Amino acid sequence: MTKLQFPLDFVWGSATSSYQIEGAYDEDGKGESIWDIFSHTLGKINNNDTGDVACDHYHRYKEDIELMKEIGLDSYRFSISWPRILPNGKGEINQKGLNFYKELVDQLLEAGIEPVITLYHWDLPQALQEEGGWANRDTIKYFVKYAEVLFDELGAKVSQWITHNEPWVVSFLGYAEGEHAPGIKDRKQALQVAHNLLVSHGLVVKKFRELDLTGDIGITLNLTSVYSYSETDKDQEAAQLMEEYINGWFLDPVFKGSYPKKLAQIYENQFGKIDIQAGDMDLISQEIDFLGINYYSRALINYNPNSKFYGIESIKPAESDYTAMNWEIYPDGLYDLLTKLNQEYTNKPLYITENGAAFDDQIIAGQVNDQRRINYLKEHFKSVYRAIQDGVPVRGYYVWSLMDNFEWAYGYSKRFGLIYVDYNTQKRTLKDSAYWYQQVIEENSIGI
Ligand SMILES: N#[N+]C[C@@H]1[C@@H](O)[C@H](O)[C@@H](O)[C@@H]2O[C@H]12
Repeated sequence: MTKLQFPLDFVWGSATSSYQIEGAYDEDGKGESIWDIFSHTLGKINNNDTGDVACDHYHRYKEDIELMKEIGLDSYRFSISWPRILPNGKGEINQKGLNFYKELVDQLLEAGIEPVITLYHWDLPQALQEEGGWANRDTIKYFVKYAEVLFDELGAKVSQWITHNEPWVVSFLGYAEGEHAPGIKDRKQALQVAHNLLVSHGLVVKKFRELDLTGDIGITLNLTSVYSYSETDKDQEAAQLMEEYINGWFLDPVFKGSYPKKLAQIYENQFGKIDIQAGDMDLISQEIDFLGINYYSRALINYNPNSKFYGIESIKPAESDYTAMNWEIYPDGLYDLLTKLNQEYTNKPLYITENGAAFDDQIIAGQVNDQRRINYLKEHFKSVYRAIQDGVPVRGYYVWSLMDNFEWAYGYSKRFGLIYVDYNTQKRTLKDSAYWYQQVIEENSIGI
């Protein structure tokens, strides 16, 4: 068996987010988030599931850290619930909420696991949504203040910070498609939200620098490798527009200081100008220390004049393999994405801040044989290895997810975890993939 040896300092981790695992949605002074409201609205979530209890991580974090140690994680990426820190999004700090995260960080460090904090993973305080949420530019200053509270409290112990997780999803599923909280269907408002999220990213990076903190700060974007279904001009134009929509809309402002021209013109013709203030683009594109990449699949695009979105249609090849999310399994897309990012956008370190798959895991006699997840991860690790060999500065990889959890609109119907969670008993069981990952981490290599 050939072993693909990763760099000695390569970071093997796993990721979660606050609303998806913590539960304790109304405990110890936590305020409501937009996801508490959305999940409590009948019909929004599969089976009307909510994050009220989730994986009860708020009470079981010590047990969960022991499981991270058993797997051998170098690092753990998690997000902080803004309304647990500032119940109204601004104003008085909830000390019990802050204490939870201080203890979590201390316990992780004691376990030899590097904490990576995502400041915003979608759970906006409902009180701010009632003032317009991210569509209201005032939310930006409240986000900066929230970040400053955490920098002050944890900045000396946490060396890697992520401002936003997937602002594309926040903007376009939350404010255009209405599939995510706050469930708004207004594409012009979504464009303003996208811009305000980017400005908030820039101002938090600026605050981080002003505080002269020793760590690194970056942003995590959901990125997809986009391919044209054919060589025809129409298909290639449709693919290029998809590239601007799914990747460029956030990559270009952050690394080039401007929005992708073709799509920006389409939007302006359709919706008029959004509120972009003097200095915004410079703020957004100030230097960051790394880029976080959430990669799950590719997009194979052809032109369809009947498509509801600017002639863009996604093709799903019948011969491909798919996950339980009906996402095509396409590991080469990760290699293509990493090389494209390094060639066209940045020489900064890259982290795979999320990659993983949902499969219909079954627990039988206390074991979960999730060979398909092992195969999925191995193939994507190979793509990362190839990119590193080609000189792309990929520094780490976080499997999504540490444990099965609340999968947003899908509720608990999709299992992405390395750890199986029985939601009736909260019993955790390491899946075969967790034991396989344990060996990968121990050997810092994959066998092929
Ligand atoms: N869906 N799906 C799985 C996973 C989701 O659970 C994460 O919260 C997001 O950051 C990203 O969408 C990816």
